[in-house]
Amino acid sequence: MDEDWDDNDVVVEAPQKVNSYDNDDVDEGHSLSRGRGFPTFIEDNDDFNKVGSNGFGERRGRGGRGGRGRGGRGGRGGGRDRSDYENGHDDYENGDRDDRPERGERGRGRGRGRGGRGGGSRPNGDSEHGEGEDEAKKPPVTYVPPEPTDNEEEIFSSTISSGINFDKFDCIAVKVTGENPPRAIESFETANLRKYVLDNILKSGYKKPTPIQKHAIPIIMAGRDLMGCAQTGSGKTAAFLLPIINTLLQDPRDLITGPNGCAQPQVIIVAPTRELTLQIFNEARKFSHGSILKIAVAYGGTAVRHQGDNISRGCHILVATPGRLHDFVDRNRVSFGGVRFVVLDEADRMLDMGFMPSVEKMMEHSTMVPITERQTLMFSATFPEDIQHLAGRFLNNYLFVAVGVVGGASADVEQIFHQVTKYEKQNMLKQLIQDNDGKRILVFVETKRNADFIAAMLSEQQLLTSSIHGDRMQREREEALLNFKSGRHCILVATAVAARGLDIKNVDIVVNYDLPKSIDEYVHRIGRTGRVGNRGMAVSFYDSEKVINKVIKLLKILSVRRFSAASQYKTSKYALTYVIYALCLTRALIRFS
Ligand SMILES: Nc1ncnc2c1ncn2[C@@H]1O[C@H](COP(=O)(O)OP(=O)(O)OP(=O)(O)O)[C@@H](O)[C@H]1O
Repeated sequence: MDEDWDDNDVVVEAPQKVNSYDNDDVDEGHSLSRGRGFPTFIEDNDDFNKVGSNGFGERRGRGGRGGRGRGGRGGRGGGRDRSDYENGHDDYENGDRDDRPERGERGRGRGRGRGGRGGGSRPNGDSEHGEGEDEAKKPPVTYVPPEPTDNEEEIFSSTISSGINFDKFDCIAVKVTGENPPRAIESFETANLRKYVLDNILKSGYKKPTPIQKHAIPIIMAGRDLMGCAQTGSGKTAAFLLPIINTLLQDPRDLITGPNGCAQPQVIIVAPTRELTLQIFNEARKFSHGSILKIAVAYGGTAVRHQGDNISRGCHILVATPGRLHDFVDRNRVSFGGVRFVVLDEADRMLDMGFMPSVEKMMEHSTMVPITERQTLMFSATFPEDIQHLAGRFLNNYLFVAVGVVGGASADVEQIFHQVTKYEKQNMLKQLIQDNDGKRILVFVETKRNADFIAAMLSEQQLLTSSIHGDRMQREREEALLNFKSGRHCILVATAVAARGLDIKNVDIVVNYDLPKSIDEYVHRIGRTGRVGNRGMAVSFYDSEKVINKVIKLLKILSVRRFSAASQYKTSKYALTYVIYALCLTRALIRFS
């Protein structure tokens, strides 16, 4: 065991009742979580990093205005944070969103203010119906994604190999709150998993469960509801997929397709972005490989009919973005009458203002089975306390599992901050890329326009670069991700659309070219590197003249969080690094305050 880490045993707290939110125990369980009053950056509406328009920028600009038309009245939601609602006057200043129409559709949206009209029926703006009322007014989306592979080697190749710090996961304190939690498992072999599942775990190269898996697997297999929090890249997806798939195989129920091809999936998994939805779909296929289980996927930006036909043939597990899911539900292609499990991945995002109406619509749908007759599972690396409270109404006598500090950044990511003026940023980025030649670098920017601009700028420097954001067509988004994943392009410039959940091998460096608007997004962004015990690096640029307030808040949060997290390790190596960063920031603050 590396000496940097504490060898404290996993701590499982005595069960405590969490039925009432007045119960102090609930708060205690999340004592270092965001709900403690850590500020966020949502009130800021900086227009820093606006870039001069070029051919790229102007083209995206038209799409952006369409977005403004939709979001301006705040009726549709879909924003990442409150600023999207309060300051919805310009799509570019409001970061990125997902699960929504593509370029041509947004252009139309501008004139007629789709947001107001939509009245919340599709809160996240996914209106790729392919049929129905809007169809006459917009070009149909015809993109049919490539068929998922049946090649076993490819299916199991998605796993990131665990890194040198994998065993140190066991040293992180785990807190379990709620009534009668089952005992954590020690190994996959002793978890009473069926042979199919166990074989697929082994084929995936998993040798032992991560802490969230040790706790979540028996909890879900015991039929309990769960809210699970664990750091980025610590195996939360398998933590819910494995026990769900095991239950479906252990206690099979007939696959139901109703009249007119209305499917009744037994598991509904929703996630906030299309690419994450696709990733979870592939993970579900992986863990159920060779079994009779049918897995289907539904996400925006793709031809509706193709997905609809697949779903109509019946599926045990449906992985979907909320907008497209509701399209199918509204058209009676999907009903919730056979649901045994509902999973919200990136649950805090799914329960924020943007997605909450969709989640409510699903949970309260007339066909949805009652809360006591289904299992509801929520997972995320971040879970602000106010959102935890909101989540409670969808959960039944649930257990809360927190691995480490709720909302804490992965300890395997070295965090570096550079103070730069906006005029220096481009050169700084080019220099960083030059200095790290051949490394895979994920660059986050705040706006879609900037994503295009930076990608174009880097491409002009002969650096192979892709970009991914909400104004790109789905085909382009998937190609960009594939190019980055395969290593064909070493650099991916992305907006928030790629901040959460994406599990990409060998991301060496995450660059925050623009600081994110919230600390939670920062945690998710930097979590694209340093996964499953591998080390990673995050470099953040900040312009103290423009973002001084953000830096103050970030400093407070980082220092509190870091010192808390660092207390889990034996030596102060990491803590020291953070202190240095904190001091750098403090110096900057003193200079500019
Ligand atoms: N027990 C395990 N042993 C080895 N590798 C694992 C294990 N569990 C999961 N992994 C791998 O770890 C990687 C990260 O897993 P996953 O994407 O589920 O993380 P996560 O906790 O959901 O992260 P995020 O919060 O960023 O969504 C994946 O490549 C997955 O295959």
